Amino acid sequence: MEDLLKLKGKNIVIMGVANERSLAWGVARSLYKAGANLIFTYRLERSLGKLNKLLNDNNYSAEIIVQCDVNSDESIKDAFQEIGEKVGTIHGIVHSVAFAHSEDLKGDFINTSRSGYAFAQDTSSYSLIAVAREAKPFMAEGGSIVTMSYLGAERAVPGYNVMGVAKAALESSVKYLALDLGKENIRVNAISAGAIRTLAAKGVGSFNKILHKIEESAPLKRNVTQEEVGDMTIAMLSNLSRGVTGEIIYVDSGYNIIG
Ligand SMILES: CCCCCCc1ccc(Oc2ccc(Oc3cccc(O)n3)cc2)c(O)c1
Repeated sequence: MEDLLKLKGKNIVIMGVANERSLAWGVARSLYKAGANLIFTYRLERSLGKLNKLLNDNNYSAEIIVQCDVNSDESIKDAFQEIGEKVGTIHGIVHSVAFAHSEDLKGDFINTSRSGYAFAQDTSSYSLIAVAREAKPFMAEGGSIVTMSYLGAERAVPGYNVMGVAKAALESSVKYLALDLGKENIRVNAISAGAIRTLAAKGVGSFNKILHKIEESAPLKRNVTQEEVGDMTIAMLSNLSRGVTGEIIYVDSGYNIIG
């Protein structure tokens, strides 16, 4: 049987599994089915606990699990040094990390604080640049970096507010990183996922209204699933997407195409 994905035995770093509903966990499940070696980073101890339970319940093994606080350059450097020492070469990275203060995710965008704006940018956007920089030395065989975005990066979605501006910066950074890293044969792309009920989604006002609107108006007349996002993410990590870089791939039932 032709191995189109060529992910067997590849070392993929997955950042951002908080629990079973995380997009990053959907990616991990798809990667496991493709025979990749899983490497995880986490921030909070409770995420490590949830991750270990998920791995045990599914009888998955990870090559290594390291702590990484993306608001700290030193933590990112230490994490990728440790990963590099353990596996030698990194073939892919899934950056599924973002955060904004809850008061900045509801109400009027004009009331966004300077510190809240900077925090959302640092965590959700700058972190991709720092991760790419610290991982690059270990990606000597080339590879693929995929981050997670949302339509609110380019449309004004009520309630998404400061995260939308952070995702706009993230999507532009994807293109500038693709330009920098293409000569190293490292590709950088984003998956723009439709609304999915994750722990993070609970922090965004008007989330429930959006879910219902998609079911009614998206071309596929349904919401997308964590598994569908996971599958397209591994396609973007795989040999199948070797000709694609600097791109935003929508996995959203086609919602973004309608006027
Ligand atoms: C009004 C928009 C409805 C669709 C939102 C879809 C979505 C859901 C979750 C997303 O990821 C996050 C990640 C962190 C985040 O910040 C949070 C999350 C929970 C609590 C909190 O204080 N901040 C907000 C959204 C995301 O980027 C996009």
